[in-house]
Formats: sequence, structure tokens, C-alpha cells
Amino acid sequence: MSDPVKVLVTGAAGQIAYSLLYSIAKGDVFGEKQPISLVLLDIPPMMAVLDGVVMELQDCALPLLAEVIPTADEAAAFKDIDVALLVGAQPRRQGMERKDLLKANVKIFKSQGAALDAHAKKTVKVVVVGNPANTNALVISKFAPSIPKENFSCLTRLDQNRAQAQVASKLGISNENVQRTIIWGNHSSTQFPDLAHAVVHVNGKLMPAQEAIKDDNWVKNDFIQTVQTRGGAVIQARKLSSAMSAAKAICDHVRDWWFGTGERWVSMGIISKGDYGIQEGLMYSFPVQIGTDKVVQVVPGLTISDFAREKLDATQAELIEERDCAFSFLEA
Ligand SMILES: NC(=O)c1ccc[n+]([C@@H]2O[C@H](COP(=O)([O-])OP(=O)(O)OC[C@H]3O[C@@H](n4cnc5c(N)ncnc54)[C@H](O)[C@@H]3O)[C@@H](O)[C@H]2O)c1
Ligand SMILES: O=C(O)C[C@H](O)C(=O)O
Repeated sequence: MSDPVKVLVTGAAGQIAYSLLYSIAKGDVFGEKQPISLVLLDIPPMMAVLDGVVMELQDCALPLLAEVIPTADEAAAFKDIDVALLVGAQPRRQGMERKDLLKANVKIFKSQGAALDAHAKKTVKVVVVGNPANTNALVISKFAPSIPKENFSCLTRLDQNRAQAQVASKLGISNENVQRTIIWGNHSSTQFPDLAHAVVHVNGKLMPAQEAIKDDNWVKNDFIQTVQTRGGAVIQARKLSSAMSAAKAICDHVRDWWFGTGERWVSMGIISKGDYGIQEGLMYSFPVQIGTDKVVQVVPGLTISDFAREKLDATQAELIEERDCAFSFLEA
């Protein structure tokens, strides 16, 4: 067997982690032959709860779980890690937008950026989940200047999965028969879930999703709004933010980064290099393909309609505002 992959999960005593840790430890992400060393970071008041999580992981008697390291110490947590899954942050409650969390949460990512810079492997792959995810990811990348910018991402895979599931449900087909749904921009209610390039298999035939749906009003209104506001709808129903679906999306995101996507397109927040006219340096969700070398590349050459352009720019404008606000808090 190979050496363990060292995976840090922050917010390890929280609700997303409770679903996520089992999937990682049993081999859903890094494969059924890859041993895992799990590092679990949370804040000091949560250490007793974290002890319970550690007991449960032990009681799962999983063959791949080589070691579990619970800690409240950032330096110890980031030491020599291969993968950082940064979940730990306040979740939003009913009536809040994700950017309302900015003030509390950006400080966490500044401090963790310094720890990442000082202690992690330079090849570390970073996925930010804690909201507002794009801006937190941008903050941590700035405070970890020795880690290549390409190694930072934020989670928009949950939005992609939501979009895929909405289309599957509309057409009465299975989820695997819907491909190339795209999420552009911010993991917020300004994100643009885009079906212009999506394809579906219906009755054994591959066709553009919009041709199969035959309902432009649904594509341009109901679909977009449902995906944009799905996180809020879950909060309203559960009184807690999404956790099971978020954990599943994190697994999808990391597995695809680790092994590559092949011909599939997936959406993830990455630091813009200017593709599709998006300001360089912003953490923006694009459709990407990932090679077996773990290199992420934006899908090139997509036609952007006037309708799409407006949406791409609106979510970009929100990200610029969030970025400026985050850095003003950090400088204050
Ligand atoms: N990007 C996405 O798609 C997506 C989806 C769902 C939730 N989220 C976000 O993920 C975050 C976590 O959600 P949750 O439901 O697990 O919340 P939760 O409140 O159940 O758990 C968060 C955990 O983070 C811990 N924490 C707080 N500060 C920390 C720090 N500095 N270091 C380490 N741990 C810290 C808390 O003690 C808590 O145990 C929230 O910000 C939520 O909004 C993002
Ligand atoms: O919406 C939230 O605040 C939680 C999460 O980001 C989600 O999309 O479910």
C-alpha cells in the first residue's frame, strides 16, 4: 500500500464534517486502495465534541484509515498536509445572505493562510467550503503566498449538482443523463447556472438540454432562481444549512481534482486568469476539465450570449464588492 494521503478537515466537529469524514475515510474520494491520515481541526470549545467524532471514526473500523489527529492548533493541523478541506466557519441562518458572514469568517481564513503557508506541502490542494466561499478562498490564497495560486479552489460543485438534478427532474431522466451544466461566478444568489451548453441523453439520444426541455421561460427564470436560492430553501426547511449534499459535493470536487475529469466538465471556483473577460485574480467559478496531472483548465471557446454576458458580469461585480469589503475588514 502507498503512504497515507494527509487530509485536513476544518470545522471537523460541525455538521458537514459529520457526513464528510466517513466518505473520505472509507475511500470514496482517494480510492479504495489509498490509506488516509485525517487531521481534524476545530476551535477549543468544540474539542469534547470532536473527541466523540474521533471515537465514532475509530468504531467504524475502516481499513484505509491509518491515523486520526484531532487538534485545535492551526500549526499542527496544517503540518505537511496534501489536501485542505476548509469547512470550518460560521454558517448563515435564515434571513442572511452568505456575504453577511464576511466579517466573522474572513479572519479565520487570514489566520489559516499563514499556517498553510508556513506548514503545508507546497503541492497542497485547497478547497474552501466555509461561506462566503469564493472570497474566503481568495483571502487564504493571499495569506499563503508560497503556495501556487492554481492550488486554491472553492466549492461550487453543490450548485452544479443542484442544477443537474433540476434538469433531470424536469425531463424525468436520471442524473447521469445530464451533463455539462455550468455554474459561473459566486457561490451566492448572483451565481449564473447556465444550461446553454448542457447536453442530455433522452431515449438513447444525445441532445442539447434546452432542445429537450423546450421551455425557455423555465430555463431563463425558474431554473436559475431555484438553483441560486436552493441553499436558502434548505435553511428555511431544516433551520440548518445543507450538510449531506454539501459533503457529497466536496467529495465530487476533490475526487475529480485528484483523478481528473476525463471528457466531463465540472464547475469549480478558481483564481481567474482572465478567461471569458473575468477580472484576473478573482476567485470565480468556471467550467473546467482536469487532467490526470491534476492541472485544472477552463473549458475554452464557449459562446457567451448577451443574456449570459449580463449574468457573468453581475456575479463578477458582486465578487469585486465582496473582495474589497473583505480586505477592508482585514486592514481595519
Ligand atoms: N460552499 C458550499 O457549497 C457550502 C455548502 C454548505 C455549507 N457551506 C458553509 O460551510 C460552513 C460550515 O457549515 P456547517 O453546516 O458544517 O457549520 P457548523 O456550524 O455545523 O460547523 C462549523 C464548524 O466550524 C468550526 N469552526 C469555527 N471556527 C473555526 C476555526 N477558526 N477553525 C476551525 N474550525 C472552526 C465550528 O466550531 C463548527 O464546529 C458554513 O460557513 C456554511 O455556510 C458552504
Ligand atoms: O446557503 C447556505 O448558506 C449554505 C450553503 O452555501 C448552501 O449552498 O447550501
